[in-house]
Amino acid sequence: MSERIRVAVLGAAGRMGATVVRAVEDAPDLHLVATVDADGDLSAVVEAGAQVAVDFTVPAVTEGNVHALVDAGVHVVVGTTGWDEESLARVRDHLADRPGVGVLVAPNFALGAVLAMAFAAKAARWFESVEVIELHHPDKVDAPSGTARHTASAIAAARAAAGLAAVPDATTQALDGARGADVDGVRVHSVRLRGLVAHEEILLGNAGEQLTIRHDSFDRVSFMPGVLLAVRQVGSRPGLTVGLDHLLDLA
Ligand SMILES: NC(=O)C1=CN([C@@H]2O[C@H](COP(=O)(O)OP(=O)(O)OC[C@H]3O[C@@H](n4cnc5c(N)ncnc54)[C@H](O)[C@@H]3O)[C@@H](O)[C@H]2O)C=CC1
Ligand SMILES: O=C(O)C1=N[C@H](C(=O)O)C[C@H](O)C1
Repeated sequence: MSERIRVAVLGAAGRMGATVVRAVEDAPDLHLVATVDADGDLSAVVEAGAQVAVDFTVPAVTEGNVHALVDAGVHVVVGTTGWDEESLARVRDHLADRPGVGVLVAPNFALGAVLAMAFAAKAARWFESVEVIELHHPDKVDAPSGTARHTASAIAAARAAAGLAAVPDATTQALDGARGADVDGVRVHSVRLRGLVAHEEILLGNAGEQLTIRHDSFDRVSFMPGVLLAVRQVGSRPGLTVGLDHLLDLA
């Protein structure tokens, strides 16, 4: 058997981090060499000789983690939310000075969620109306979800490329927030409910018809095939990759 990939997990005590730790331990081609949580030190990753670090921490620290790991020559797989065009651009610039190092940032590692985003972007040009609803567990710290932002941006780009007019909406809000957040002209609504894990609905409407695209993650194991695929491939993808769709031949 060829040598196992040495993997570190950041945010290892969290809901996702703990699930990734188990998935890496169970994968015969991967070797878990370090785990770090809030009270730990990133130097443990380098000292353990990790080749790939997986970051499921919090939006406030993830970018700093990535820059430190890139400096150390460690490839990074990032699932943490909070990334925008500016923070991604900073990582892209940094990687230009570190040839050979790869970083993959994905808003969602569930294969069905990646497909739902791709289907929504493909359908977007054919519908006058579109709204996105994301539904999550109430311990989630951010809204809207990274997945919903990514979905809405991709829909908006597809609409713009097709020359579509703005989504029709004659409503005046009597209360701020009643119509959700505006992401590039697409309304995004966030539900937080005990019992949920991670869910998204994309509603597309025309006169007399509706297309609903829905994805449900009922368990965090749903993210693991995508995370492990990224861990295995990030080392052969120098530079920045945004979205698992690039590894699934969907981009
Ligand atoms: N891309 C994807 O497929 C998915 C992304 N997520 C995202 O992953 C992130 C984590 O989600 P959860 O695991 O549910 O949150 P969580 O709150 O359960 O876990 C976060 C962990 O990070 C730790 N942490 C905080 N600061 C740290 C630091 N400086 N260094 C190392 N660890 C630190 C916390 O102590 C905690 O254990 C969120 O941004 C969430 O939106 C969640 C699920 C899937
Ligand atoms: O916090 C979560 O749970 C999730 N976060 C990601 C997001 O914000 O899109 C991915 C998934 O929705 C679960």
